[in-house]
Amino acid sequence: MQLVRGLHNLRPQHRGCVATIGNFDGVHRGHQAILARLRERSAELGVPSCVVLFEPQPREYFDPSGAPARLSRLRDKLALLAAEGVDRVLCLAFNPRLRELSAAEFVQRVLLDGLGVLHLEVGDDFRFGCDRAGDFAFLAEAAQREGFTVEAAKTVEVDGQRVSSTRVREALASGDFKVAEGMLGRPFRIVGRVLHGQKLGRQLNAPTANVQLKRKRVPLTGVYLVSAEIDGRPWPGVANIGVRPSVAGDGSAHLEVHLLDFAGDLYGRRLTVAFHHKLRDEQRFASLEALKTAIAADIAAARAHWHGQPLK
Ligand SMILES: Cc1cc2nc3c(=O)[nH]c(=O)nc-3n(C[C@H](O)[C@H](O)[C@H](O)COP(=O)(O)O)c2cc1C
Ligand SMILES: Nc1ncnc2c1ncn2[C@@H]1O[C@H](COP(=O)(O)OP(=O)(O)OP(=O)(O)O)[C@@H](O)[C@H]1O
Repeated sequence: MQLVRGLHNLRPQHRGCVATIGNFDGVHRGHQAILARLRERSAELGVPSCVVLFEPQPREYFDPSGAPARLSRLRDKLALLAAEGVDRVLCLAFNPRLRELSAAEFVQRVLLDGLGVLHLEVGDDFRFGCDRAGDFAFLAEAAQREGFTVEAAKTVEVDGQRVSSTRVREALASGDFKVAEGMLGRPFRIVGRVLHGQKLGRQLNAPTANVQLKRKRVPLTGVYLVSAEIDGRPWPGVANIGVRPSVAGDGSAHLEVHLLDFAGDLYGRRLTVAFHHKLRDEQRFASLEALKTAIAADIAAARAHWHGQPLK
């Protein structure tokens, strides 16, 4: 999959494609349905498929401190889109210039001049352009005038509710992993590099892999049953994600993973951690001794849970 950053990096050979536009945070089953349809149209027309996305996501631009936590950072999103068979991603910086583009200018500059789009696939609620003035009816009219096709994908629902990144976040925040997994079509995962921590884990009888989060906010906090991919196989464990109120910290979020009966060295490796079940909220303990007792109980719960369970 090819990544093109910014309209100015588009070349004449990039013109002629089928495309879709959106945030695609989490690449959930609604997104997957759009991408499947895009693959079909790409094969029918014999042109590459292209996903147009924005970085930062528009809500992060308008409200940096109030925007919801990301399900996927750009790097994760690109990996998920590549796995869905996307040929190209056009990543546009969401900045004052882009936000001021009218719907008509967006169609002209991005879709027609930039991408030479032959077919556009969007969700039925998709809106774009300055003040979100462009909608499906607007696109349908432009398509007829300019000679491309546009199609609204059918809404994907799980348990009678439309799948959305917002609902996935809500399910994760409330520890409802069955719903989150149903909407994502896979377990929720966080990928990050294992860094050196404060080395307190050993004193707590729970050595942990300290996974770098590289984000200010996380969509879930607490203690979870997890599995981590080690040499392509899932390894059971228990993890804390949060600000670790019992140990002096800088207030930023950490992901600490204790893998059951694991003795290898993980420093420097990229670890993929899948979340399966919430055990409890993160707590502030009065002493390291109390924290140690709680972690021992978490590990016992993880052992009891994983005993004989198939891992994902
Ligand atoms: C299963 C588990 C549960 C944890 N629960 C909490 C908690 O409730 N509150 C807290 O402040 N820290 C909690 N921690 C985080 C520990 O404080 C952290 O792992 C420890 O400080 C080791 O950090 P280090 O690897 O940087 O040395 C938990 C860690 C694990 C592995
Ligand atoms: N459940 C769904 N069924 C069909 N299309 C969807 C679904 N969810 C999103 N889409 C479409 O996928 C494209 C990208 O969606 P986008 O990521 O911007 O929205 P979203 O997942 O609904 O996120 P949010 O919850 O933040 O609004 C848009 O065209 C959108 O309409």
